[in-house]
Amino acid sequence: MSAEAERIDGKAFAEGLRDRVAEAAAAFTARAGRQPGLAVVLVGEDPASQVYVRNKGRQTVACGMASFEHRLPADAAEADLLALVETLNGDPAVDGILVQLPLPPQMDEAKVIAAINPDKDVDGFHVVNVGRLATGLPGFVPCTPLGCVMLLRDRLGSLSGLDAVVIGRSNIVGKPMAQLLLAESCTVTVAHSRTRDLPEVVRRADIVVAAVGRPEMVKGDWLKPGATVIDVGINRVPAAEAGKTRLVGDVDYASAAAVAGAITPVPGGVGPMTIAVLLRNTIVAAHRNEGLDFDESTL
Ligand SMILES: Nc1nc(=O)c2c([nH]1)NC[C@@H]1CN(c3ccc(C(=O)N[C@@H](CCC(=O)O)C(=O)O)cc3)C=[N+]21
Repeated sequence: MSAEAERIDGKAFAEGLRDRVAEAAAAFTARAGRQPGLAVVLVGEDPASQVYVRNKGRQTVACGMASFEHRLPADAAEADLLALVETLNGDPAVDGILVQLPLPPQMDEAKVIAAINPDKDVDGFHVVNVGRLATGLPGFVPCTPLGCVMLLRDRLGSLSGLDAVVIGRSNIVGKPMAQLLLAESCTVTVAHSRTRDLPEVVRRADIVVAAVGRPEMVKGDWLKPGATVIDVGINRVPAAEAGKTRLVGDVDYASAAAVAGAITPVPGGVGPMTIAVLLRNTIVAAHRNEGLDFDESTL
């Protein structure tokens, strides 16, 4: 039927969001007499995590905010991390705290997240923020799903009444994504590994959000023609050239782009939005923590 889907440029959208964050950071600094501050904690030496943490620090500084990086050895005790989180909770220069996940096996992630002051929890992972999202109270929303909704609203305007299928039910993406789409008045289906006839479920959707972690699982013939497809997957797979790898999403881009109306690429889609939204959440945290009024909808 129609031509190739529109490619949703998350990288360009993220750059625009970071520009607005930088403007808001400068205005905050003038009013509060200090920069907004983000603390990132990395436990261990996982190379991919190190790259993400370095990128976060670089972008934080580029936006005119203060970046505090803390590294603990892979064999650190849980008590050491909890003590660090306590220090950051009490530090007035720190507006946002991110503890990079996953944590090593000797640490209980739920316990560590529970130790973060919910008003500094810019990841939106604390149960208080999960509850706020579920009940419609102001709080912090996980960065990846919020970035997905920003891309959807930019492309579609109102999402009201649209059929949305979220594939994946993780606490970090699938569940908060479903909550956000519900708040946008979509009719939401959450599909997962036990869902019967997944292609048939996906075929009903005006909006498909794929967050399962299975490389190129969603095929073009699963899609309703014209659907908007958001690919949250970041999977490293062997490349054609021996010894090399490449990044692919959870959606088979080539076949999906022939049927969809619009689709996010991997890389360059949802990934860059995640970090930009983290900086956005930190600006919001800074204003709330200082008791300064701020129109969050301008970000
Ligand atoms: N507490 C916590 N919060 C997180 O938000 C968090 C975390 N832990 N642990 C790890 C994951 C992963 N994550 C990504 C951020 C940016 C890209 C990103 O920018 N991706 C680029 C490509 C990157 C590449 O080339 O490897 C893209 O998709 O275009 C990807 C993944 C945040 N995470």
